[in-house]
Amino acid sequence: MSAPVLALDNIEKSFGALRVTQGVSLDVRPGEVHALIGPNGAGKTTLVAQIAGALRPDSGRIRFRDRDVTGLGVAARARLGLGRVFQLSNVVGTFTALENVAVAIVAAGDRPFGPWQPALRDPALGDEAAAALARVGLADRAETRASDLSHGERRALELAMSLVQDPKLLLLDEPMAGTGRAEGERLTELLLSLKGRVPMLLVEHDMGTVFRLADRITVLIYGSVAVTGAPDAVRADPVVRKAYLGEEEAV
Ligand SMILES: Nc1ncnc2c1ncn2[C@@H]1O[C@H](COP(=O)(O)OP(=O)(O)OP(=O)(O)O)[C@@H](O)[C@H]1O
Repeated sequence: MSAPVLALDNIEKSFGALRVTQGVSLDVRPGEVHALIGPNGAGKTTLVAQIAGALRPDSGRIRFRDRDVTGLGVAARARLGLGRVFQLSNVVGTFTALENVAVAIVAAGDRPFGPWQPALRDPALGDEAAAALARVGLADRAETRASDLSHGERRALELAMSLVQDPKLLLLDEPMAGTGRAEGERLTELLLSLKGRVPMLLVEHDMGTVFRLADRITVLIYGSVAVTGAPDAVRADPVVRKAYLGEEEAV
């Protein structure tokens, strides 16, 4: 089997006496959607912050694309291809959807960096940005200001902005948060369409989405990994049912 894209080895993090991450090991394989779930306060946000590089673990190692990135910060990990989407938005409300994607392309660095406005008039850049919008279903919203997009459209825009940077792993922070039923369905379909193209670590409370998208699921309880496995195995796991899924009537 090929090497994992991301591997956490025995990560520990405490806030004072509170052990929020306890010996967490998990990996994300090439092409896989790996979901991270757990009850409120289980330590998902803290773990994602450590994966993104915003928080340093007290001990343990994090490898990303065969490099030890434990000591690297957010920007260095982003440059290596770690794309975090949805919780930290780079969308500029007064720019159109197309301009936002164009800025993301320029920021990704393969073009000479200069003043935005002339750069944004480069037709090749416009074509590339339009193609990226089309891939997420926003072709007809290219000239709409980001602030006028619906919540779900904005999420799709954020995805387009991340995808143009050619991420090697997408860290998806609660994509369904705040979306209505129809929007959530469209967003799930969009993520399904990306499955296999880019590996994803999906942190999500919506169990319907998790079970539709995930190849494997890791369940975090009180900061420890309770189980990692295929969705059916996780669904059937008695510890998980008792500690977590029992709370979710839909499952
Ligand atoms: N900076 C901090 N200082 C002290 N305690 C913290 C800090 N950040 C998080 N915690 C505590 O760590 C525990 C885990 O929090 P975390 O937000 O990581 O959980 P979570 O699984 O993301 O929860 P939710 O699903 O509600 O977002 C909680 O008890 C929280 O109060």
